[in-house]
Amino acid sequence: MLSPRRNVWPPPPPAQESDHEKLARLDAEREAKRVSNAIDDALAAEREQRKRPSNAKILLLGQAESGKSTILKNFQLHFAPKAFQAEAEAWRPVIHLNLVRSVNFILGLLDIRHPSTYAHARPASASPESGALRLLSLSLAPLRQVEETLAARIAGASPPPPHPSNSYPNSNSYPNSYPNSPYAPENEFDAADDDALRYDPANAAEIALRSGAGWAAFLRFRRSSSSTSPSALSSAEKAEELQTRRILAACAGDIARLWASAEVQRGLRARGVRLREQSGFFLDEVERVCRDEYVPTPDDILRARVHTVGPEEHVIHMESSLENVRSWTVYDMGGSTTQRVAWAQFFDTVHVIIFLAPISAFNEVLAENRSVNRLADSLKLWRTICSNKLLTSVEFILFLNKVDILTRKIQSGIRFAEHVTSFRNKPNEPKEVIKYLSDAFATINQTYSPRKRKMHRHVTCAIDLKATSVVINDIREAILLKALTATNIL
Ligand SMILES: Nc1nc2c(ncn2[C@@H]2O[C@H](COP(=O)(O)OP(=O)(O)OP(=O)(O)O)[C@@H](O)[C@H]2O)c(=O)[nH]1
Ligand SMILES: [Mg+2]
Repeated sequence: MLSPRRNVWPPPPPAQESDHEKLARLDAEREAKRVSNAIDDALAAEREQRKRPSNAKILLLGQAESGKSTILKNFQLHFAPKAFQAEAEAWRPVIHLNLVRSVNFILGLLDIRHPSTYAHARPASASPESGALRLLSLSLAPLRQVEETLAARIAGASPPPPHPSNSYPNSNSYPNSYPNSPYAPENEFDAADDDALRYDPANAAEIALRSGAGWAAFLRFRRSSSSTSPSALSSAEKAEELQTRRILAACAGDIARLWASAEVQRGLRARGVRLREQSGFFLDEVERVCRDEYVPTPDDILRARVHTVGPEEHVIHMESSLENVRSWTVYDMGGSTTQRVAWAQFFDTVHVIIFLAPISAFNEVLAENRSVNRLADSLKLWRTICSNKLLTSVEFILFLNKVDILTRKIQSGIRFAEHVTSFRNKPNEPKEVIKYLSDAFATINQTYSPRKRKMHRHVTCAIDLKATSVVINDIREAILLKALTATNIL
Protein backbone atom coordinates (compact mmCIF):
# COMPACT_ATOMS: atom_id res chain seq x y z
CA MET A 1 0.00 0.00 0.00
CA LEU A 2 1.25 3.48 -0.85
CA SER A 3 1.99 5.81 1.97
CA PRO A 4 -0.19 8.97 1.77
CA ARG A 5 3.01 11.03 1.88
CA ARG A 6 3.96 9.73 -1.56
CA ASN A 7 1.15 11.88 -3.04
CA VAL A 8 2.47 15.11 -1.56
CA TRP A 9 4.34 17.28 -4.06
CA PRO A 10 7.08 18.35 -3.94
CA PRO A 11 8.29 15.43 -1.85
CA PRO A 12 10.13 16.43 1.34
CA PRO A 13 13.87 16.90 0.89
CA PRO A 14 16.10 13.98 1.83
CA ALA A 15 17.33 14.14 5.42
CA GLN A 16 20.93 14.64 4.37
CA GLU A 17 21.35 16.84 1.33
CA SER A 18 24.46 18.65 0.18
CA ASP A 19 24.19 22.24 -1.06
CA HIS A 20 24.88 21.07 -4.57
CA GLU A 21 22.12 18.42 -4.34
CA LYS A 22 19.73 20.98 -2.92
CA LEU A 23 20.29 23.37 -5.85
CA ALA A 24 19.78 20.57 -8.34
CA ARG A 25 16.58 19.45 -6.56
CA LEU A 26 15.15 22.99 -6.51
CA ASP A 27 15.97 23.39 -10.22
CA ALA A 28 14.22 20.12 -11.01
CA GLU A 29 11.18 21.15 -8.95
CA ARG A 30 10.99 24.52 -10.71
CA GLU A 31 11.14 22.84 -14.10
CA ALA A 32 8.51 20.31 -13.08
CA LYS A 33 6.27 23.13 -11.88
CA ARG A 34 6.73 25.02 -15.15
CA VAL A 35 5.77 21.95 -17.16
CA SER A 36 2.82 21.29 -14.89
CA ASN A 37 1.57 24.88 -15.25
CA ALA A 38 1.96 24.70 -19.00
CA ILE A 39 -0.14 21.53 -19.05
CA ASP A 40 -2.78 23.19 -16.86
CA ASP A 41 -2.87 26.21 -19.20
CA ALA A 42 -3.20 24.00 -22.25
CA LEU A 43 -6.04 22.05 -20.63
CA ALA A 44 -7.80 25.27 -19.65
CA ALA A 45 -7.43 26.62 -23.19
CA GLU A 46 -8.80 23.37 -24.57
CA ARG A 47 -11.77 23.55 -22.18
CA GLU A 48 -12.36 27.12 -23.32
CA GLN A 49 -12.04 26.09 -26.95
CA ARG A 50 -14.54 23.27 -26.42
CA LYS A 51 -16.99 25.84 -25.11
CA ARG A 52 -16.83 27.58 -28.50
CA PRO A 53 -18.89 26.19 -31.32
CA SER A 54 -16.75 24.10 -33.60
CA ASN A 55 -18.70 25.45 -36.45
CA ALA A 56 -20.88 28.30 -37.62
CA LYS A 57 -23.31 27.18 -40.32
CA ILE A 58 -24.29 29.61 -43.00
CA LEU A 59 -26.71 29.17 -45.88
CA LEU A 60 -26.31 31.33 -49.00
CA LEU A 61 -29.60 32.00 -50.78
CA GLY A 62 -30.74 34.15 -53.69
CA GLN A 63 -31.63 33.84 -57.35
CA ALA A 64 -29.14 32.63 -59.96
CA GLU A 65 -26.31 35.08 -60.58
CA SER A 66 -27.03 37.02 -57.42
CA GLY A 67 -23.45 36.52 -56.22
CA LYS A 68 -23.74 33.64 -53.71
CA SER A 69 -20.66 31.75 -54.87
CA THR A 70 -18.77 35.04 -55.09
CA ILE A 71 -19.53 35.76 -51.44
CA LEU A 72 -18.37 32.25 -50.58
CA LYS A 73 -15.05 32.99 -52.32
CA ASN A 74 -14.76 36.18 -50.26
CA PHE A 75 -15.24 34.18 -47.05
CA GLN A 76 -12.59 31.69 -48.16
CA LEU A 77 -10.16 34.44 -48.99
CA HIS A 78 -10.86 36.25 -45.72
CA PHE A 79 -10.56 33.31 -43.34
CA ALA A 80 -8.39 30.82 -45.20
CA PRO A 81 -6.21 32.83 -47.59
CA LYS A 82 -3.54 30.13 -47.87
CA ALA A 83 -6.02 27.45 -48.91
CA PHE A 84 -7.64 29.92 -51.32
CA GLN A 85 -4.32 30.82 -52.89
CA ALA A 86 -3.40 27.16 -53.22
CA GLU A 87 -6.45 26.71 -55.42
CA ALA A 88 -5.78 29.73 -57.63
CA GLU A 89 -4.44 27.63 -60.48
CA ALA A 90 -7.67 25.64 -60.58
CA TRP A 91 -9.49 28.74 -61.75
CA ARG A 92 -7.30 29.30 -64.80
CA PRO A 93 -9.24 26.94 -67.11
CA VAL A 94 -12.51 28.45 -65.84
CA ILE A 95 -11.31 31.95 -66.66
CA HIS A 96 -10.05 30.76 -70.04
CA LEU A 97 -13.41 29.17 -70.70
CA ASN A 98 -15.24 32.36 -69.68
CA LEU A 99 -13.01 34.29 -72.09
CA VAL A 100 -13.32 31.87 -74.98
CA ARG A 101 -17.08 31.78 -74.61
CA SER A 102 -17.18 35.57 -74.93
CA VAL A 103 -15.22 35.35 -78.17
CA ASN A 104 -17.31 32.55 -79.63
CA PHE A 105 -20.44 34.37 -78.53
CA ILE A 106 -19.40 37.50 -80.44
CA LEU A 107 -18.52 35.51 -83.56
CA GLY A 108 -21.85 33.67 -83.40
CA LEU A 109 -23.97 36.69 -82.53
CA LEU A 110 -22.56 38.90 -85.27
CA ASP A 111 -22.49 35.97 -87.65
CA ILE A 112 -18.87 36.61 -88.56
CA ARG A 113 -17.79 33.75 -90.74
CA HIS A 114 -14.41 33.19 -92.21
CA PRO A 115 -13.73 33.95 -95.90
CA SER A 116 -14.14 30.40 -97.20
CA THR A 117 -17.83 30.62 -96.23
CA TYR A 118 -18.20 33.38 -98.80
CA ALA A 119 -16.05 31.79 -101.49
CA HIS A 120 -18.87 31.81 -104.03
CA ALA A 121 -21.12 34.57 -102.80
CA ARG A 122 -19.32 37.40 -101.10
CA PRO A 123 -21.89 39.85 -99.74
CA ALA A 124 -21.93 43.04 -101.82
CA SER A 125 -22.17 45.16 -98.67
CA ALA A 126 -18.95 43.79 -97.20
CA SER A 127 -16.75 46.66 -95.96
CA PRO A 128 -12.96 46.44 -95.67
CA GLU A 129 -13.48 46.10 -91.93
CA SER A 130 -15.87 43.18 -92.45
CA GLY A 131 -13.13 41.52 -94.49
CA ALA A 132 -10.68 42.00 -91.63
CA LEU A 133 -13.21 40.56 -89.19
CA ARG A 134 -13.71 37.52 -91.35
CA LEU A 135 -9.97 36.94 -91.39
CA LEU A 136 -9.96 37.25 -87.62
CA SER A 137 -12.70 34.68 -87.39
CA LEU A 138 -10.51 32.35 -89.43
CA SER A 139 -7.63 32.68 -87.00
CA LEU A 140 -9.97 32.37 -84.02
CA ALA A 141 -11.70 29.25 -85.34
CA PRO A 142 -9.67 26.91 -83.07
CA LEU A 143 -11.33 28.54 -80.04
CA ARG A 144 -14.50 26.60 -80.79
CA GLN A 145 -12.59 23.41 -80.07
CA VAL A 146 -10.87 24.99 -77.05
CA GLU A 147 -14.29 25.82 -75.59
CA GLU A 148 -15.45 22.25 -75.99
CA THR A 149 -12.27 20.82 -74.51
CA LEU A 150 -12.27 23.11 -71.48
CA ALA A 151 -15.98 22.63 -70.77
CA ALA A 152 -15.67 18.89 -70.99
CA ARG A 153 -12.64 18.82 -68.76
CA ILE A 154 -13.92 21.13 -66.04
CA ALA A 155 -17.54 20.22 -65.72
CA GLY A 156 -17.66 16.90 -67.44
CA ALA A 157 -20.10 18.76 -69.67
CA SER A 158 -21.18 17.67 -73.07
CA PRO A 159 -20.12 20.03 -75.84
CA PRO A 160 -22.38 23.04 -76.24
CA PRO A 161 -24.85 23.02 -79.13
CA PRO A 162 -24.06 25.09 -82.22
CA HIS A 163 -24.52 28.79 -81.60
CA PRO A 164 -27.74 30.21 -82.85
CA SER A 165 -27.20 33.61 -84.40
CA ASN A 166 -28.74 35.63 -81.59
CA SER A 167 -28.47 33.78 -78.33
CA TYR A 168 -25.90 32.13 -76.14
CA PRO A 169 -25.98 28.35 -75.92
CA ASN A 170 -26.39 28.24 -72.16
CA SER A 171 -29.65 30.09 -72.34
CA ASN A 172 -31.14 26.99 -73.94
CA SER A 173 -30.33 24.84 -70.98
CA TYR A 174 -32.96 26.43 -68.75
CA PRO A 175 -36.36 24.86 -68.63
CA ASN A 176 -39.27 27.20 -69.19
CA SER A 177 -41.52 25.69 -66.56
CA TYR A 178 -41.18 25.60 -62.78
CA PRO A 179 -41.31 22.70 -60.41
CA ASN A 180 -43.94 22.81 -57.75
CA SER A 181 -41.87 25.06 -55.54
CA PRO A 182 -42.86 27.94 -53.28
CA TYR A 183 -39.84 29.79 -54.60
CA ALA A 184 -41.02 29.86 -58.18
CA PRO A 185 -41.45 33.46 -59.29
CA GLU A 186 -44.61 35.21 -60.29
CA ASN A 187 -44.72 38.17 -62.57
CA GLU A 188 -45.41 41.02 -60.17
CA PHE A 189 -43.65 43.72 -62.14
CA ASP A 190 -44.61 44.84 -65.57
CA ALA A 191 -41.04 44.61 -66.69
CA ALA A 192 -40.79 42.59 -69.83
CA ASP A 193 -40.53 45.73 -71.90
CA ASP A 194 -37.95 46.60 -74.53
CA ASP A 195 -35.39 47.83 -72.05
CA ALA A 196 -35.65 44.73 -69.92
CA LEU A 197 -35.04 42.61 -72.96
CA ARG A 198 -31.97 44.64 -73.80
CA TYR A 199 -30.46 43.36 -70.59
CA ASP A 200 -31.83 39.89 -70.84
CA PRO A 201 -29.01 37.64 -69.67
CA ALA A 202 -30.47 34.84 -71.74
CA ASN A 203 -29.91 37.00 -74.77
CA ALA A 204 -26.30 37.79 -74.00
CA ALA A 205 -23.29 35.85 -72.93
CA GLU A 206 -24.09 33.90 -69.77
CA ILE A 207 -20.59 32.61 -69.74
CA ALA A 208 -21.28 29.85 -67.32
CA LEU A 209 -20.63 26.23 -66.87
CA ARG A 210 -22.13 23.67 -64.63
CA SER A 211 -20.43 22.82 -61.40
CA GLY A 212 -21.36 19.89 -59.18
CA ALA A 213 -19.56 16.59 -59.03
CA GLY A 214 -17.49 17.25 -62.12
CA TRP A 215 -16.31 20.57 -60.78
CA ALA A 216 -15.52 19.21 -57.33
CA ALA A 217 -13.56 16.37 -58.87
CA PHE A 218 -11.75 18.87 -61.03
CA LEU A 219 -10.73 20.92 -58.02
CA ARG A 220 -9.47 17.82 -56.25
CA PHE A 221 -7.54 16.94 -59.36
CA ARG A 222 -5.99 20.37 -59.47
CA ARG A 223 -5.05 20.18 -55.82
CA SER A 224 -3.22 16.94 -56.30
CA SER A 225 -1.62 18.21 -59.46
CA SER A 226 -0.18 21.20 -57.64
CA SER A 227 1.31 18.95 -55.00
CA THR A 228 4.69 17.31 -55.30
CA SER A 229 3.24 14.59 -57.45
CA PRO A 230 3.31 15.83 -61.03
CA SER A 231 2.16 12.42 -62.17
CA ALA A 232 -1.40 13.46 -61.13
CA LEU A 233 -1.80 14.74 -64.69
CA SER A 234 -1.80 12.03 -67.28
CA SER A 235 0.44 12.71 -70.23
CA ALA A 236 -2.63 13.09 -72.45
CA GLU A 237 -4.09 15.68 -70.08
CA LYS A 238 -0.79 17.50 -69.89
CA ALA A 239 -0.60 17.61 -73.67
CA GLU A 240 -4.18 18.85 -73.85
CA GLU A 241 -3.53 21.60 -71.30
CA LEU A 242 -0.38 22.65 -73.09
CA GLN A 243 -2.19 22.70 -76.41
CA THR A 244 -5.02 24.85 -75.01
CA ARG A 245 -2.63 27.35 -73.50
CA ARG A 246 -0.59 27.53 -76.70
CA ILE A 247 -3.70 28.20 -78.79
CA LEU A 248 -4.81 30.91 -76.38
CA ALA A 249 -1.39 32.55 -76.36
CA ALA A 250 -1.37 32.49 -80.17
CA CYS A 251 -4.91 33.93 -80.38
CA ALA A 252 -4.52 36.66 -77.75
CA GLY A 253 -3.63 39.42 -80.23
CA ASP A 254 -6.52 38.56 -82.55
CA ILE A 255 -8.98 38.35 -79.66
CA ALA A 256 -7.90 41.84 -78.58
CA ARG A 257 -8.32 43.07 -82.18
CA LEU A 258 -11.78 41.52 -82.42
CA TRP A 259 -12.86 43.16 -79.17
CA ALA A 260 -11.39 46.52 -80.20
CA SER A 261 -13.08 46.47 -83.59
CA ALA A 262 -15.50 49.36 -84.06
CA GLU A 263 -17.74 47.12 -86.13
CA VAL A 264 -17.99 44.57 -83.33
CA GLN A 265 -18.78 47.29 -80.81
CA ARG A 266 -21.44 48.72 -83.14
CA GLY A 267 -22.92 45.27 -83.70
CA LEU A 268 -23.14 44.56 -79.97
CA ARG A 269 -24.65 47.98 -79.28
CA ALA A 270 -27.23 47.51 -82.01
CA ARG A 271 -28.30 44.25 -80.40
CA GLY A 272 -28.37 45.77 -76.91
CA VAL A 273 -25.63 43.49 -75.61
CA ARG A 274 -23.43 44.94 -72.87
CA LEU A 275 -20.78 42.30 -72.40
CA ARG A 276 -18.91 44.27 -69.74
CA GLU A 277 -21.89 43.86 -67.45
CA GLN A 278 -22.09 40.13 -68.02
CA SER A 279 -20.65 37.52 -65.71
CA GLY A 280 -17.25 36.07 -66.47
CA PHE A 281 -16.11 39.01 -68.57
CA PHE A 282 -12.36 38.93 -69.27
CA LEU A 283 -12.09 40.48 -72.74
CA ASP A 284 -10.48 43.64 -71.38
CA GLU A 285 -7.67 41.55 -69.91
CA VAL A 286 -7.06 39.18 -72.74
CA GLU A 287 -3.32 39.72 -73.02
CA ARG A 288 -2.64 39.11 -69.34
CA VAL A 289 -5.00 36.16 -69.06
CA CYS A 290 -3.57 34.41 -72.13
CA ARG A 291 0.05 34.75 -71.06
CA ASP A 292 1.87 31.48 -70.63
CA GLU A 293 2.77 32.10 -67.00
CA TYR A 294 -0.70 33.43 -66.06
CA VAL A 295 -1.88 32.58 -62.54
CA PRO A 296 -5.33 33.94 -61.62
CA THR A 297 -5.35 36.76 -59.07
CA PRO A 298 -7.97 36.87 -56.30
CA ASP A 299 -9.79 39.58 -58.29
CA ASP A 300 -9.91 37.33 -61.36
CA ILE A 301 -11.23 34.45 -59.27
CA LEU A 302 -14.02 36.61 -57.85
CA ARG A 303 -15.07 37.52 -61.38
CA ALA A 304 -14.91 34.00 -62.78
CA ARG A 305 -18.32 32.51 -63.36
CA VAL A 306 -19.36 28.96 -62.56
CA HIS A 307 -23.04 28.15 -62.39
CA THR A 308 -23.71 26.25 -59.13
CA VAL A 309 -25.72 23.11 -59.55
CA GLY A 310 -27.14 21.45 -56.48
CA PRO A 311 -26.22 22.26 -52.89
CA GLU A 312 -22.49 22.47 -52.23
CA GLU A 313 -21.04 22.22 -48.73
CA HIS A 314 -17.82 24.14 -48.13
CA VAL A 315 -15.97 23.88 -44.82
CA ILE A 316 -13.67 26.82 -44.26
CA HIS A 317 -11.02 26.04 -41.65
CA MET A 318 -9.93 29.22 -39.93
CA GLU A 319 -6.24 29.81 -40.57
CA SER A 320 -5.87 32.37 -37.79
CA SER A 321 -5.66 30.94 -34.27
CA LEU A 322 -7.35 34.11 -33.04
CA GLU A 323 -10.69 33.16 -34.59
CA ASN A 324 -13.43 32.16 -32.17
CA VAL A 325 -14.58 29.17 -34.15
CA ARG A 326 -12.55 26.42 -35.70
CA SER A 327 -14.47 26.38 -38.94
CA TRP A 328 -17.40 27.80 -40.80
CA THR A 329 -19.58 25.60 -42.94
CA VAL A 330 -21.08 27.46 -45.84
CA TYR A 331 -23.82 25.88 -47.95
CA ASP A 332 -23.81 27.36 -51.43
CA MET A 333 -27.05 26.74 -53.31
CA GLY A 334 -27.93 26.86 -56.97
CA GLY A 335 -30.29 29.82 -57.43
CA SER A 336 -32.15 29.06 -60.65
CA THR A 337 -35.80 28.21 -60.17
CA THR A 338 -35.36 24.49 -60.68
CA GLN A 339 -32.66 24.42 -57.98
CA ARG A 340 -34.65 26.09 -55.24
CA VAL A 341 -36.50 22.96 -54.14
CA ALA A 342 -33.21 21.77 -52.61
CA TRP A 343 -32.96 24.72 -50.21
CA ALA A 344 -35.42 23.62 -47.53
CA GLN A 345 -33.42 20.59 -46.42
CA PHE A 346 -30.90 22.97 -44.79
CA PHE A 347 -33.38 25.18 -42.95
CA ASP A 348 -33.25 23.41 -39.60
CA THR A 349 -29.46 23.02 -39.49
CA VAL A 350 -28.19 26.51 -40.20
CA HIS A 351 -27.54 29.38 -37.83
CA VAL A 352 -27.52 32.19 -40.37
CA ILE A 353 -28.96 32.85 -43.82
CA ILE A 354 -27.22 35.31 -46.08
CA PHE A 355 -29.67 36.36 -48.76
CA LEU A 356 -28.23 37.91 -51.91
CA ALA A 357 -30.45 40.32 -53.84
CA PRO A 358 -28.80 41.66 -57.01
CA ILE A 359 -30.23 45.18 -57.00
CA SER A 360 -28.83 45.90 -60.46
CA ALA A 361 -31.31 43.42 -61.95
CA PHE A 362 -34.31 45.79 -61.90
CA ASN A 363 -34.40 45.90 -65.69
CA GLU A 364 -33.45 42.28 -66.37
CA VAL A 365 -35.52 39.16 -66.80
CA LEU A 366 -34.86 35.65 -65.54
CA ALA A 367 -32.84 33.52 -67.92
CA GLU A 368 -35.19 30.62 -67.19
CA ASN A 369 -38.40 32.60 -67.75
CA ARG A 370 -38.16 35.75 -69.78
CA SER A 371 -41.55 36.99 -68.65
CA VAL A 372 -40.34 37.43 -65.06
CA ASN A 373 -38.45 40.49 -63.90
CA ARG A 374 -35.41 39.59 -61.78
CA LEU A 375 -36.07 42.19 -59.10
CA ALA A 376 -39.66 40.99 -58.73
CA ASP A 377 -38.34 37.44 -58.41
CA SER A 378 -35.86 38.51 -55.71
CA LEU A 379 -38.53 40.32 -53.70
CA LYS A 380 -40.88 37.36 -53.91
CA LEU A 381 -38.13 34.96 -52.94
CA TRP A 382 -37.22 37.14 -49.97
CA ARG A 383 -40.87 37.23 -48.88
CA THR A 384 -41.04 33.43 -49.04
CA ILE A 385 -37.89 33.09 -46.95
CA CYS A 386 -39.03 35.71 -44.40
CA SER A 387 -42.41 34.06 -43.90
CA ASN A 388 -41.04 30.53 -43.50
CA LYS A 389 -41.89 29.26 -39.99
CA LEU A 390 -38.91 26.91 -39.91
CA LEU A 391 -36.63 29.94 -40.08
CA THR A 392 -38.02 31.99 -37.20
CA SER A 393 -34.91 31.54 -35.09
CA VAL A 394 -32.40 31.86 -37.90
CA GLU A 395 -30.41 35.09 -38.17
CA PHE A 396 -30.93 36.94 -41.46
CA ILE A 397 -28.31 38.94 -43.30
CA LEU A 398 -29.35 40.71 -46.47
CA PHE A 399 -26.80 41.69 -49.09
CA LEU A 400 -28.09 44.20 -51.62
CA ASN A 401 -25.48 43.15 -54.12
CA LYS A 402 -24.09 44.37 -57.45
CA VAL A 403 -24.31 47.97 -56.38
CA ASP A 404 -21.53 48.81 -58.89
CA ILE A 405 -23.66 47.68 -61.83
CA LEU A 406 -26.74 49.42 -60.43
CA THR A 407 -24.77 52.65 -60.14
CA ARG A 408 -23.44 52.37 -63.71
CA LYS A 409 -26.90 51.69 -65.07
CA ILE A 410 -28.52 54.65 -63.34
CA GLN A 411 -25.64 56.94 -64.27
CA SER A 412 -25.93 55.86 -67.90
CA GLY A 413 -29.45 57.30 -67.90
CA ILE A 414 -31.62 54.22 -67.38
CA ARG A 415 -34.67 55.36 -65.45
CA PHE A 416 -35.50 53.18 -62.45
CA ALA A 417 -39.10 54.44 -62.33
CA GLU A 418 -39.73 53.04 -65.80
CA HIS A 419 -39.27 49.58 -64.34
CA VAL A 420 -40.57 50.08 -60.84
CA THR A 421 -43.50 52.42 -61.16
CA SER A 422 -43.94 52.86 -57.39
CA PHE A 423 -40.62 54.74 -57.36
CA ARG A 424 -42.64 57.51 -59.06
CA ASN A 425 -40.86 60.84 -59.47
CA LYS A 426 -38.09 60.44 -56.93
CA PRO A 427 -34.69 61.58 -58.24
CA ASN A 428 -33.16 58.98 -60.54
CA GLU A 429 -30.00 58.69 -58.48
CA PRO A 430 -28.17 55.60 -57.19
CA LYS A 431 -28.50 56.72 -53.56
CA GLU A 432 -32.27 57.13 -53.84
CA VAL A 433 -32.71 53.84 -55.65
CA ILE A 434 -30.61 51.95 -53.10
CA LYS A 435 -32.58 53.44 -50.21
CA TYR A 436 -35.86 52.62 -51.89
CA LEU A 437 -34.86 49.01 -52.46
CA SER A 438 -33.34 48.61 -49.01
CA ASP A 439 -36.59 49.86 -47.45
CA ALA A 440 -38.64 47.54 -49.68
CA PHE A 441 -36.71 44.48 -48.48
CA ALA A 442 -36.87 45.64 -44.82
CA THR A 443 -40.64 46.14 -45.05
CA ILE A 444 -41.10 42.63 -46.38
CA ASN A 445 -39.11 41.27 -43.44
CA GLN A 446 -41.25 43.25 -40.98
CA THR A 447 -44.52 42.35 -42.63
CA TYR A 448 -44.05 38.68 -43.35
CA SER A 449 -41.79 37.33 -40.59
CA PRO A 450 -43.88 35.17 -38.22
CA ARG A 451 -41.98 36.71 -35.28
CA LYS A 452 -40.34 40.11 -35.04
CA ARG A 453 -36.91 39.67 -36.52
CA LYS A 454 -34.00 42.05 -36.60
CA MET A 455 -31.93 41.65 -39.71
CA HIS A 456 -28.61 42.97 -40.91
CA ARG A 457 -28.52 44.85 -44.20
CA HIS A 458 -25.49 45.62 -46.32
CA VAL A 459 -25.05 47.20 -49.72
CA THR A 460 -22.33 45.16 -51.42
CA CYS A 461 -20.18 44.74 -54.45
CA ALA A 462 -19.02 41.15 -54.07
CA ILE A 463 -16.23 41.51 -56.62
CA ASP A 464 -14.69 44.27 -54.52
CA LEU A 465 -12.41 42.35 -52.21
CA LYS A 466 -11.59 45.13 -49.78
CA ALA A 467 -15.13 46.42 -49.37
CA THR A 468 -16.47 42.89 -48.87
CA SER A 469 -13.81 42.18 -46.29
CA VAL A 470 -15.10 45.14 -44.26
CA VAL A 471 -18.63 43.75 -44.51
CA ILE A 472 -17.46 40.30 -43.41
CA ASN A 473 -15.81 41.84 -40.36
CA ASP A 474 -19.07 43.61 -39.59
CA ILE A 475 -21.24 40.50 -39.74
CA ARG A 476 -18.74 38.13 -38.15
CA GLU A 477 -19.74 38.96 -34.57
CA ALA A 478 -23.43 38.51 -35.34
CA ILE A 479 -22.79 35.13 -36.94
CA LEU A 480 -20.65 33.94 -34.04
CA LEU A 481 -23.13 35.14 -31.47
CA LYS A 482 -25.90 33.30 -33.26
CA ALA A 483 -23.84 30.10 -33.50
CA LEU A 484 -22.97 30.31 -29.79
CA THR A 485 -26.57 30.87 -28.78
CA ALA A 486 -27.84 28.11 -31.03
CA THR A 487 -25.39 25.64 -29.51
CA ASN A 488 -26.48 26.68 -25.98
CA ILE A 489 -23.06 28.03 -25.17
CA LEU A 490 -24.46 31.46 -24.35
N1 LIG B 1 -20.04 43.56 -61.15
C1 LIG B 1 -20.36 42.69 -60.18
N2 LIG B 1 -20.34 41.38 -60.47
C2 LIG B 1 -20.67 40.54 -59.47
C3 LIG B 1 -21.02 40.97 -58.16
N3 LIG B 1 -21.29 39.88 -57.42
C4 LIG B 1 -21.10 38.82 -58.22
N4 LIG B 1 -20.73 39.21 -59.45
C5 LIG B 1 -20.45 38.38 -60.63
O1 LIG B 1 -21.68 37.79 -61.01
C6 LIG B 1 -21.45 36.49 -61.50
C7 LIG B 1 -22.40 35.53 -60.83
O2 LIG B 1 -22.06 35.39 -59.49
P1 LIG B 1 -22.18 34.00 -58.74
O3 LIG B 1 -21.60 34.22 -57.39
O4 LIG B 1 -21.62 32.91 -59.56
O5 LIG B 1 -23.76 33.86 -58.66
P2 LIG B 1 -24.60 32.74 -57.90
O6 LIG B 1 -25.62 33.45 -57.07
O7 LIG B 1 -23.69 31.81 -57.19
O8 LIG B 1 -25.32 32.03 -59.13
P3 LIG B 1 -25.84 30.49 -59.23
O9 LIG B 1 -24.72 29.62 -58.82
O10 LIG B 1 -26.20 30.34 -60.67
O11 LIG B 1 -27.03 30.39 -58.34
C8 LIG B 1 -19.97 36.17 -61.27
O12 LIG B 1 -19.29 36.28 -62.50
C9 LIG B 1 -19.50 37.23 -60.32
O13 LIG B 1 -18.18 37.60 -60.56
C10 LIG B 1 -21.04 42.37 -57.91
O14 LIG B 1 -21.35 42.86 -56.81
N5 LIG B 1 -20.70 43.18 -58.96
MG1 LIG C 1 -23.25 29.86 -57.43
